[in-house]
Amino acid sequence: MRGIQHVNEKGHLTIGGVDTVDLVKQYGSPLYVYDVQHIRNQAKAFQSAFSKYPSLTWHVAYASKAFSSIAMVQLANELGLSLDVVSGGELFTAIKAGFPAKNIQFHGNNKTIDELDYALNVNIGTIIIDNFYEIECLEYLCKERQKPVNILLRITPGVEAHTHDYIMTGQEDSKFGFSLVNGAAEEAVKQVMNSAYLQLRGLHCHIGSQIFDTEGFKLAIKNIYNYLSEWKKELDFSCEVLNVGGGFGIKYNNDDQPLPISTYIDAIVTTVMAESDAHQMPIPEIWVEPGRVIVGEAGTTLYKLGSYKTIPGIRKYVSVDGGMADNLRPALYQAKYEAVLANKANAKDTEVVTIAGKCCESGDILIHDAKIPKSESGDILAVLCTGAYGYSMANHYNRLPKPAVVFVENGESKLVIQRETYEDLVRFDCSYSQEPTH
Ligand SMILES: Cc1ncc(COP(=O)(O)O)c(C=O)c1O
Ligand SMILES: N[C@@H](CCCC[NH3+])C(=O)O
Repeated sequence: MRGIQHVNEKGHLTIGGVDTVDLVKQYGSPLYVYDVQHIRNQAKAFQSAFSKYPSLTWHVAYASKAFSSIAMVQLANELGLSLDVVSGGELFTAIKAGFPAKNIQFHGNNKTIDELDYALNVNIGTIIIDNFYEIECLEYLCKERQKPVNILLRITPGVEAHTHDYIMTGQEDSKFGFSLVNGAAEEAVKQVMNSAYLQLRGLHCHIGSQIFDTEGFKLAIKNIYNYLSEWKKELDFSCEVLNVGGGFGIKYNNDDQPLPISTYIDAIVTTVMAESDAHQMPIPEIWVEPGRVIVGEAGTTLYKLGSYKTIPGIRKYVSVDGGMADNLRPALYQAKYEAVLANKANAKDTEVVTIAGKCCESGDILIHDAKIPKSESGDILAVLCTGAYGYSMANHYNRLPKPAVVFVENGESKLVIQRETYEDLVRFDCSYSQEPTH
């Protein structure tokens, strides 16, 4: 769970110098709150880790799938990050936010022709090609325009990161990328090296998410170099850019032991340098694309407690005014979170309760066996570390409107995404009945 919690003289949890109880009064609940200083610190941690290697060219792209909004993309730009997008919608958000297209990388295992077309129209910096169909589509679109585009090839390095099955991506049996082992990656390199339009700058891999050690990164890099060395001899291919993806872990709770950002970067850089040296190749640019570690611990969700149900000898359920619609991760990955009673933040944790969401689904449990102080309806619960894949995976199940998002910093709050209304929920519905609706 994120470091020290700040509590004011009223015994209220504060974030970025702002009283969380006041935030709920002002913006309602549930409410996502981002501590902007924390985001700044994380971006700086990457930049200072890389700056230890002055001869190296590197880029840190914020993986906007973790939390995409106009304000967040603008903040990423202000912090000197590039941007990773995985859909036309994330790209549109970035362009709307004024993010420089040349610093955007476009990912995805099934980019549509329309999405590729859009990316070329805005002069995107790099397209990370995932499969042979995409090579064909992109070649066709570039030829039509008589315009080249920078590309990386996403390869699966055959490494299994020790994480949840649904969020590991670098293993052989994956929907993403070209396999090194079965020869698909080599075939892709040959195809794009023959293209007049697809300018192959290098390779990309991403071994998974919420990773707590450096072994997977090192192994992936070593595997890649074995192939790079062959391709240098056989194909005269030289890799200018090696993008090793994201996946750096964060501390959702005390079971999680992430490494300092500099430890991951040192391991990545020294392995790339050693492998380049061993295979007598120039050191490529190193790109990383963290999402979770940039915004995860910066985010907190504030809820109001509502109903209670005690089953004697079994458990006490306490329900909040949100749930799996604003945080899908516990239901999807059995993800574990911790919580603080925000309006009684100095009180002792004397109760063990199960924090339930309000969706019509027995699996809508945000936290099993949460330790919190004695609470009552109307209290405010802060669920910590919800900044990554919270709002971005929020949904309208049971027609719950999506919560608002605020940024806080230096004692000030700023609304960055408005709360949805019931009207918003039916905005795109069309009437079936002949009678006018109300
Ligand atoms: C290709 C790619 N890059 C970057 C990320 C960001 O990962 P994380 O949020 O774990 O840093 C992901 C998500 O796992 C991804 O699939
Ligand atoms: N959405 C996932 C991670 C997948 C990241 C994208 N490949 C999570 O919440 O942990």
